[in-house]
Amino acid sequence: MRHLFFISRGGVLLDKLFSMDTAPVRNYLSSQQPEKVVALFEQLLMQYQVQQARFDALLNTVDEAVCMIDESDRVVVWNNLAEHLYGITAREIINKPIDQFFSNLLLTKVMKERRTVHEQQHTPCPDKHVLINARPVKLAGRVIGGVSAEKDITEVVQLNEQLSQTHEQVASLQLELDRVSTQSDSFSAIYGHSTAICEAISIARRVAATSAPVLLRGESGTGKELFAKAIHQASGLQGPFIAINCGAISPNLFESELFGYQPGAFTGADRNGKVGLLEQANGGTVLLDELGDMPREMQVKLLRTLQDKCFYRVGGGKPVAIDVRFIAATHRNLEAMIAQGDFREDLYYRLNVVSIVLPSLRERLDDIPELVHRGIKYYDTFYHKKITKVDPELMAALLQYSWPGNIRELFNVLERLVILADSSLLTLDNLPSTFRQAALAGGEPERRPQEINLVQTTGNIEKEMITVALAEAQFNKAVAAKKLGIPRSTLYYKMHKLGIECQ
Ligand SMILES: Nc1ncnc2c1ncn2[C@@H]1O[C@H](COP(=O)(O)OP(=O)(O)OP(=O)(O)O)[C@@H](O)[C@H]1O
Repeated sequence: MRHLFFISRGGVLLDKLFSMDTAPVRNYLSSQQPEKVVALFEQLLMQYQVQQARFDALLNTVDEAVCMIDESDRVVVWNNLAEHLYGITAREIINKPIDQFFSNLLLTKVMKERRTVHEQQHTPCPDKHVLINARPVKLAGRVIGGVSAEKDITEVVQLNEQLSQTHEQVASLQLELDRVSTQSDSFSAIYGHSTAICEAISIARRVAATSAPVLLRGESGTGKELFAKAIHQASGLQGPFIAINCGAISPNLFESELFGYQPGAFTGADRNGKVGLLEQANGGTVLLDELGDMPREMQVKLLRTLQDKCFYRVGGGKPVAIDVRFIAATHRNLEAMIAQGDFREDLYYRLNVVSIVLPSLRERLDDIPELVHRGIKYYDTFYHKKITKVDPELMAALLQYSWPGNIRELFNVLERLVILADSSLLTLDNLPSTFRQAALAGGEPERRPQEINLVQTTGNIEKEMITVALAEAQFNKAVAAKKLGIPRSTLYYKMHKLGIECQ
């Protein structure tokens, strides 16, 4: 019983000792028999050894290099991982001033400034990078040393350095690749990877190698002129590319613009005469843009030029031979114009040897993120901004809008967004408010249809598709049905129902 009491008194004593409250200890010891004092010290020694064993086990179990210094910066603890990390054994470093071994010391600083650091990146010597936790060791409010635990991140830091070097190399290679491929691939200026645009590019590539006329169809801003230029470039023709906007030339000037005129051909004409656009394009490509707007009397003259590969200047009696590749472009329904007598069927067949339908942005939503990023990159460089991010809400709004003006309209909106941006993040805030509301409602600004009659709209679309397929199939119903992916009987039924006549 007495013995147990003694142990418990001894436990209290130990607490007192560790708290440095030594007066009660001294009082207690001086009142005891010497053999009791000896027993007490044996017990203390035992407890010390237990603590030391636990401490050693802990030190060499943690996954960090642990170092402890005393108040005069001498190393008092140095675990196995520290030996391994720095290649310095405990025998070499213990009791030596730590600054004999390291040039850049955070631990002594932490101790002197009485602060703690948590997971700070630190470079104690030139070839080592660590994440360090460190704090002062205090006893009764006095700093008696410092302790640090360090995780080796040298490999991570080196890999990261290599990664950023590689990233830079990849970026410069990418730029070089873009430069080379822009030079070598005429179609590289056409952005987008949706199935619809890839199909259009694939047809354009194949037809570019021939001299066949091409008819490019698609809404305004879908890239008809861009395709025409790419086809010209890919064709390898040495002559120039000349675009003629058939809707922009006044009908009475059309002939002289296209074919040129002889000196003194008409009043007000240049005395020296004039070389027409067709002649200027000799050896190259002519784009007849907005073909549907060509005056009807010009259509017949153009047809003759296409057939005979020569023409007459206004007022001239001598045929001028030309070797020109013709590409026509239109957003209009030429078949309906033929039906109404506004466009010559024979010219239509001459120019429509291969037709390429360019998809609207609505039909290739997949391409919008790519176009947005490319557009922003272009305007960002042009206006010297530093846009790095697009708010997902903005992207969602751009995806929901119906883009009646297609890529031209998209690029206009992007240009505005970049100009007005006042941070590196492009947000909805910079969209015109009319657009924002319409986009979030999924329509066009101020152009949302008031009422949509589904049956009528579907009928109109079906009618247009069937008319186009028939014309492309040269009115062969079996071929047209195949193009449309429907049985011939369904085609007959729909033609009857929609009132489509066929020769
Ligand atoms: N796929 C595309 N990739 C990159 N830019 C494009 C693409 N399509 C169109 N653009 C750009 O959009 C703008 C309009 O293109 P383009 O003039 O070729 O269209 P269009 O169909 O001829 O229009 P319109 O019928 O109104 O004359 C141009 O700035 C063009 O560079």
